[in-house]
Amino acid sequence: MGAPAAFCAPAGRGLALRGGAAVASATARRHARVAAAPGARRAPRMDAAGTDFDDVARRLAEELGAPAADAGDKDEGAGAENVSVGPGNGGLMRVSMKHAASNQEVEVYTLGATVTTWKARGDDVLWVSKENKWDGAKPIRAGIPLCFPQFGPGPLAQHGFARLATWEVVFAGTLDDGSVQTVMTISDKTDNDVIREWGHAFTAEYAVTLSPTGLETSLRVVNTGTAAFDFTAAFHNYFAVTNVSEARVFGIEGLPYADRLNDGASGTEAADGGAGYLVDKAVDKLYSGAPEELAAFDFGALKVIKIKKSASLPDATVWNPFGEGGCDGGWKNFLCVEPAAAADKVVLEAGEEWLGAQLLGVE
Ligand SMILES: O=P(O)(O)OC[C@H]1O[C@@H](O)[C@H](O)[C@@H](O)[C@@H]1O
Repeated sequence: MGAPAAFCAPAGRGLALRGGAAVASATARRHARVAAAPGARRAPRMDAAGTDFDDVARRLAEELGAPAADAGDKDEGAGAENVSVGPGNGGLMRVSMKHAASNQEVEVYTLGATVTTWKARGDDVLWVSKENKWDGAKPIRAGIPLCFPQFGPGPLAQHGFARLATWEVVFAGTLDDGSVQTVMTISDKTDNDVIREWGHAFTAEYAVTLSPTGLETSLRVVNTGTAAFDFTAAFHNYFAVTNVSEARVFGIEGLPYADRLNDGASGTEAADGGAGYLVDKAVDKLYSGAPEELAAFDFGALKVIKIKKSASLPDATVWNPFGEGGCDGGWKNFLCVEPAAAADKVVLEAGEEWLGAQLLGVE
């Protein structure tokens, strides 16, 4: 899989929340789908369960007939029963989507465009902190906080403004292939102090899509100004695990890393003999050149969470504080594996765009 160059998501039907159906369709088309990207390169020894979720799911969908939305009716609003927009926790605005054929559900808050819940086969794959106040004052610690235009500490607020800003929903509905999708956007026009502080002209679009192959999140950044800017970014996945001390990460052995718990000291991850990296102490490492596919294994639930990422996200962080100090009382029940473009800054010249995407699957 290279950078997802082909914008192959079909036009959709659903709630066009700004600018009518034309906006909705055009927006949906612009987002690449990792699942559909041609020429995917297989990473060796990544597949902890010995099967390829993506291929199996796609093949079955083809054989059994894609669980598409009602094919005949193309009116705007058809398929909207899969999607609702309204107040969630604390009255914060939320998009809720269902992909009934594959028994998946997802919720995305406009605060930070944060995916907070992804239910697959009845279980929530993502972790939600019980300490969230849902008052809009702080980023939501749950699911998939979006880190942009700064991953980690730096001149801006920790992890940038994306998770602090309120995003505008520009599409929420069912695509012609039966996938359900919401697209949210922010730009330099968005009312947010940290965005003003950054000072660059940009738009960012974030697409969240449920399909038979799983949950896809896709961030598209466009430099709409006349001068170059740079950024770092990450999908800060909080995966729910039965007990983090029995969880393992696959795909990172032998990779170079910067150890954030040790002033960014560089090292190389030890070989794990195929058993995966055991999270038995605090870890906060940024791995460079991470493979296209990673996995987290929850031994307590015998569950494999698979992550497929675009080449434009060459890095990955593994994080768990392994203790309550400075973090969250729920630390035992999450493991963060975060596709990132962070070891080197992404430089966008005037008029250029960048797209980073991940596809999550579970078995
Ligand atoms: O507490 P925050 O700002 O949400 O960040 C949580 C963690 O996020 C991780 O991505 C970082 O690698 C950690 O260093 C950081 O502590």
